[in-house]
Amino acid sequence: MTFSPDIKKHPTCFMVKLANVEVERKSPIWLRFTFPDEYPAVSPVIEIPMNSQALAPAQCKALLDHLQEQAEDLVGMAMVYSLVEEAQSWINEHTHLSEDQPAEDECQGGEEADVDQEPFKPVLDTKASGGRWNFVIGLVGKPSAGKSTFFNAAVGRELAKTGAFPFTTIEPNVKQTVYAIPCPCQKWEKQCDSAYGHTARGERLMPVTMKDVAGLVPGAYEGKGKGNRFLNDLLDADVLVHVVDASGQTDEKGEETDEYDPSQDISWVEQELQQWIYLNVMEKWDNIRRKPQKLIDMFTGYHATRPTIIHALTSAGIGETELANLASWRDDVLRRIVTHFVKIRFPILLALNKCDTLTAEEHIHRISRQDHPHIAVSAASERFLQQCQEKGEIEYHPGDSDFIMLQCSEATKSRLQKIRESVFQK
Ligand SMILES: Nc1nc2c(ncn2[C@@H]2O[C@H](COP(=O)(O)OP(=O)(O)OP(=O)(O)O)[C@@H](O)[C@H]2O)c(=O)[nH]1
Ligand SMILES: [Mg+2]
Repeated sequence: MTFSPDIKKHPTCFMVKLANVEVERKSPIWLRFTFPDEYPAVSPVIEIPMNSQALAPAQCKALLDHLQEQAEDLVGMAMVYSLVEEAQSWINEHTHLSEDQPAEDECQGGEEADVDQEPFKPVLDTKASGGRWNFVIGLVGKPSAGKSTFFNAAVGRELAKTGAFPFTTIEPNVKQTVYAIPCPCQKWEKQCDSAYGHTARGERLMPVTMKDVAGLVPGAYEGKGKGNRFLNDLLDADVLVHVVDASGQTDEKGEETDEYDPSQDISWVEQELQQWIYLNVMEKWDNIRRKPQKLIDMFTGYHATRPTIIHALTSAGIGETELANLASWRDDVLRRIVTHFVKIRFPILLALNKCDTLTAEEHIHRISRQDHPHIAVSAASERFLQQCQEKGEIEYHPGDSDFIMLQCSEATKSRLQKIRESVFQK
């Protein structure tokens, strides 16, 4: 779910259209969320504007009471996604008959004014997000691993500040870009009309949102480094790319060093993600103990669908009976669930960065024998090639396995030659 950058109103407020409701309605059902400054430490104000043709007054009230109760349980977390899911489930459970829907002029009350003055822009159509119109890739990793350089290479612009010192990035960098997939029209004589265009090779371009956040250090969950609060910025990521400094020349805090084994980063970054979620769940444990189903609600806060959560529970050996006995669980059960949940909800691709350095080869070789999806990259080299291409110094398209030198200075030629040898010919 994306919070529109257009939201400049204070307090922030936006509307969500509920599309995944089973009974066809005379008009869509909308929820309006208003966020006090203290959100998510307090729940948002939830309203159902324009409800006259969608739900009967008693249903509106019951749904709002239900959502308010859920919101109170989710205080402390980004909760809109969970509340939208909850609303959809509630409507599907409680409003089966089309006769439930009121006549057109029923249930207007104080809401009519809202319709007329409606100043808010809907920023989330749940049908659109269910239909996957845009994927989100989150970049994680320790400071100085090259996340922002990777981000700039992925978006093809110098948008994020980069630097050879830890915590260059504090506020997240977010930008939509495109990625290439095979297009059926590659076999046709005429190119198809793709919304985002095609690459020079005729592949179809698809939109994707990239997010670059602050560096993570071991113990971030205890507040070390910049803590792990910024992980909330990655809640809507479909996939995480863990940018690893494969040169072995920065330690776990991103400080320069001679010999560091980057494979250590792979395990502790995963543990930090698990610890982040585990502690969030533990904060709500008293509530969850009273009503075990709330454990599922908690996980929906991480933009996980119910089938994903059930999959994680089942993988951890938890069925309905075990869930009902949650009050008697030992701590390791929850940890096991969180481990499975993180693996399923946040698939991680390792980008073994700085493959252009002399020291990277050995580390990349070792990591590639482990069982992690990975790819060796040099974000800085890729960005340099893009810049040379923009200046007409080379002919190069991202994804090519080489480039053609055109007009360029001796210094540029020498750097390009190094890239050719240290990245393409390795
Ligand atoms: N040799 C080499 N250096 C790189 C590469 N990618 C990034 N760097 C350098 O690594 C340093 C850190 O890069 P950043 O992109 O700022 O790292 P970051 O992970 O965003 O760091 P924080 O914002 O501090 O978390 C910079 O000096 C980059 O030039 C690469 O592919 N090869
Ligand atoms: Mg950065």
